[in-house]
Order: sequence, then C-alpha cells, then structure tokens
Amino acid sequence: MSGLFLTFEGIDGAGKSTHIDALAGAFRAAGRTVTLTREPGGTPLAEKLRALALNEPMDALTEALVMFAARRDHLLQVIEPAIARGNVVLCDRFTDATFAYQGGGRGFDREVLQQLERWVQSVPAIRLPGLRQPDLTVWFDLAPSVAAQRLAGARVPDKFESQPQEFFARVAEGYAQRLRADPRRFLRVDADQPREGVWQAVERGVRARGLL
Ligand SMILES: Nc1ncnc2c1ncn2[C@@H]1O[C@H](COP(=O)(O)OP(=O)(O)OP(=O)(O)O)[C@@H](O)[C@H]1O
Ligand SMILES: Cc1cn([C@H]2C[C@H](O)[C@@H](COP(=O)(O)O)O2)c(=O)[nH]c1=O
Repeated sequence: MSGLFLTFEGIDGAGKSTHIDALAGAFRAAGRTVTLTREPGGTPLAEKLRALALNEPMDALTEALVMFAARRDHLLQVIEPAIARGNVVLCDRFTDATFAYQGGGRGFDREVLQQLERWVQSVPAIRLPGLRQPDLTVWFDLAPSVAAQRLAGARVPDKFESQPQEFFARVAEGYAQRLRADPRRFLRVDADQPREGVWQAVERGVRARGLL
C-alpha cells in the first residue's frame, strides 16, 4: 500500500489532539500501520528545537528558521522513511502552521517562508520541481474567543498560547490564505461544535477522499 501523509492544523486550543488519536485508531482498524508525530518535534533534535521555539523569545526570522530546521530533520528521519514503508503518517502541525503563526501571527515575509518551504520540502524521494506536501490537511477552524475559553486554566500557557486573541485572528487568516491557495489539499472542519460532531466531520471528510 502507498504511504499517506495527513496533517492537522488550527489555532491553539482548537481541539486537534483527541481526533488525531481517534483517526489513528480508525486507520489501524483498517489494517494500516500508523506513525503518529508532531511539529515542531518528532525527532530528538527537533524536540530540542521545539523546547527553544516554544519557550525562548526570538525574532520572527529566527523562529521561522528554527521551525524549518526542526522540519527538515523530522522529514528526513521520520516522515519520509515512514511514507516509504507504506505507513499512514499523522502529523500534528506542519508547514501551514509556519505560514499561519510566523507569516500571519508575526507578520513575517511570506516570500521568505515560500523559499524555505521549497528548500526544506525538496527531498530525494520526490523529483524536482515537486515538494513533499501533505495528501490531506485537516484544519480545525475555531474562533479565537472560543479557543481561549477552552484553554483557560487547562494548562500553563507557552509562548504562543500566551498571545492575545488578535494574534490568533491573524493566525486563523493565515490558515484561510493557505486553504485558498490549495483548496483541494484541505478539509476545513467547523470545530465549534461538540466533540462527536467534530469527529464525524473529520471521519466523513477522510473517507470521502478515499483515504480510509
Ligand atoms: N469540541 C470540543 N468542545 C469543547 N471542548 C473541547 C472540544 N474539543 C476539545 N476541547 C477541549 O479544549 C481544550 C483544547 O483541546 P486540545 O488540547 O485537543 O486542542 P489542540 O488543538 O490539540 O490544542 P494545541 O494545538 O494547543 O495543543 C482541551 O481542554 C479539550 O478537552
Ligand atoms: C509547527 C509550528 C508550530 N508553531 C506553534 C503552534 C503552537 O503554538 C506550538 C506547538 O504547540 P502544540 O501544542 O504542539 O500545537 O508551536 C509555530 O508557531 N510554527 C510552526 O511552524
């Protein structure tokens, strides 16, 4: 069976986590081997970079470079080998997050991000000029005010979770721009509904594309 690469996106607190696990269960029940991973992170080096990115103050270019450095290691060490083995890779965040958070939230230059995307996602398994991109990106779309209510008191906020709602409004617009640029890759899910409704939308969307 061919490998699959699915990514999950949304502002902090949009509710991705539960559904990634549930989807992993559905793929396993269908006989697939699943690789569950996340960004920034997923390798020992990328997890060290994650700790820096989520906790240390840095300028927007430095932040973008750290995200893409972690991504390059993760792609080469984990994602590409798993896809080559025929696994289903379920990755909590990927490059859309960089366009949304560093591009939208921080206002960083999207052309620089596009160049970094081209460098980092050019991999030997894919003939140029193609790039490694997800087969499907599930975007959990939720208003920043609702996400903030869900996160209130849930955990100690990191550098991003401490940002004001206006930051997350820009992040959400960053996701919307990525969807407009490549609508076939995205499944937009209305995350402002009970968990069961969100799950049904995720499962239906994945099945409708013939991936499950
Ligand atoms: N549909 C829902 N309705 C109400 N609360 C929810 C729903 N889905 C998740 N939650 C709650 O909202 C909080 C954030 O959810 P979760 O951690 O899954 O979000 P996330 O998108 O993975 O966040 P992050 O990206 O910041 O890790 C949790 O306390 C979770 O229990
Ligand atoms: C990949 C990526 C992530 N971020 C931000 C988004 C979140 O605030 C954190 C990751 O935390 P999570 O609880 O695991 O979702 O990092 C970012 O700013 N840029 C990126 O490329």
